[in-house]
Amino acid sequence: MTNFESDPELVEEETPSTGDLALADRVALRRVAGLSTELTDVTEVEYRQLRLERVVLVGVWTDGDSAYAEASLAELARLAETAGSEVLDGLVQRRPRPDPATYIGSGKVRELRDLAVSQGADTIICDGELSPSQLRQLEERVKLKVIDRTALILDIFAQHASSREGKAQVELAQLQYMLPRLRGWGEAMSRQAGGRLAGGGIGGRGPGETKLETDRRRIHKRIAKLRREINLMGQARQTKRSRRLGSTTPNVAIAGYTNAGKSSLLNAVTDAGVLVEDALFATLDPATRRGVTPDGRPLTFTDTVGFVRHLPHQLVEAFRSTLEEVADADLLVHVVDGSDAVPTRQVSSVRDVLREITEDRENPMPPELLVVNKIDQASEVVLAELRHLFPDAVFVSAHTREGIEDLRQRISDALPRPGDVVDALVPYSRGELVARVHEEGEVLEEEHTDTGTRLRARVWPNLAAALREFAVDVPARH
Ligand SMILES: Nc1nc2c(ncn2[C@@H]2O[C@H](COP(=O)(O)OP(=O)(O)OP(=O)(O)O)[C@@H](O)[C@H]2O)c(=O)[nH]1
Ligand SMILES: [Mg+2]
Repeated sequence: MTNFESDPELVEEETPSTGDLALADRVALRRVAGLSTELTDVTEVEYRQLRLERVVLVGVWTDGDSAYAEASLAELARLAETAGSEVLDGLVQRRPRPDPATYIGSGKVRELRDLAVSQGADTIICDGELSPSQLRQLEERVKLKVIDRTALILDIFAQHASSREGKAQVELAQLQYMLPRLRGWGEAMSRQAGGRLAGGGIGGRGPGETKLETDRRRIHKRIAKLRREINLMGQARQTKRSRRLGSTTPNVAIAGYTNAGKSSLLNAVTDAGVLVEDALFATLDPATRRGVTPDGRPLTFTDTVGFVRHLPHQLVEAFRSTLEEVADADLLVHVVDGSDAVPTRQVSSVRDVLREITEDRENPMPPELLVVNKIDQASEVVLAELRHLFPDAVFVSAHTREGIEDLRQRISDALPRPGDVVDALVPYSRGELVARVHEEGEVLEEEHTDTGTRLRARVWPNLAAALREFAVDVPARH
């Protein structure tokens, strides 16, 4: 095992002023999380008890070099801190694969327990998704609360979700995760099977089991209700989206690994005041902002939920409708943190999730523009490697604004452009058409005459059709 220290310097940096309010809300929310829900009497529920305080991390390192293993644990530490816990220590064990019974090798369990006790930890967090029985067995042997990476990420999402849809999506994911992990459920099942084999059966059923069955039924009902609600909210969003698609204003989705600087870039390219925070999963609700290209064409940007390695599949499923916004965009700006220890791993995790979301869709993914951010903080060696691997990427810093104008130009170049050039004399009574040309098209010449606005503009076909009756016959220009 190698020892690993979490660096408290990583946690607190300067807090930008944007979004302070949302941040304050979130802190308040964090304090009361887990106190009030419709399921308060489901006491065995894992996530209700996730009030992490002092934690020790443990990971199994199966492949790659030790830098990968340490980076992975460093990320787990940041996730744990994001969830509000204090990281005391971390251990990685090298093994071909996790132990089927106790995740880390059974011989190491004692070592883990000694370390946790000596540090005064109350919780162990494992860097992977453990089976319900692995969790239980490890917990029984270290005699401390054990949770896995999936539960941790679910907890963070639960703390951060603020929209009604986001909250419902997270709760659905949590309930799905929790269902097979209701405490005692495993034993109850085996007791039942064993009892039947022994010809007993009835005596094997305790009152606790009845309670579990009730809880399970209630959870199933709640899951069904949430699914219905999410479905309805998704339809409402779909309507909004098709209205947006109908407007022909191109949409750019900003996606990428959590904390890569997606919201900062959105602010840098549009001057929008979106919450930026040195915390994982600061953004959980997609926000759409208007912007303009350097040549004055309007466009919209959608900021999205950050991705993370091994994003729990329950979450991918629950957030599918939100993530699909990415797939409907005209351009996908994929932001990667150039100052990360292994940026290429961020890129492949994000692409994996995107593939998972879009694999059963008819429409292909929009073109991807890879943006390496935080170049002010990245090492020259890593940047050189990234330039070599991704020759088409744009290198920027949202902080120093280096490369931002270039990025705006590259986005502009990658977007679909209105095609037809029209020359029209629009009477002043039809001002709304002139407004639409400004909004959706590209004005080449504009002149206010006695009879109306003379416009030469590049517009989309539907607007060209609307302008046809005012078209001015001019000799074709070359
Ligand atoms: N040094 C440096 N830091 C940056 C840069 N861009 C963003 N950051 C910092 O990185 C952190 C995360 O930025 P956000 O914009 O919130 O990142 P995000 O990708 O939206 O994160 P989530 O919404 O949490 O997934 C903040 O502390 C930013 O100040 C940059 O160009 N250079
Ligand atoms: Mg963000």
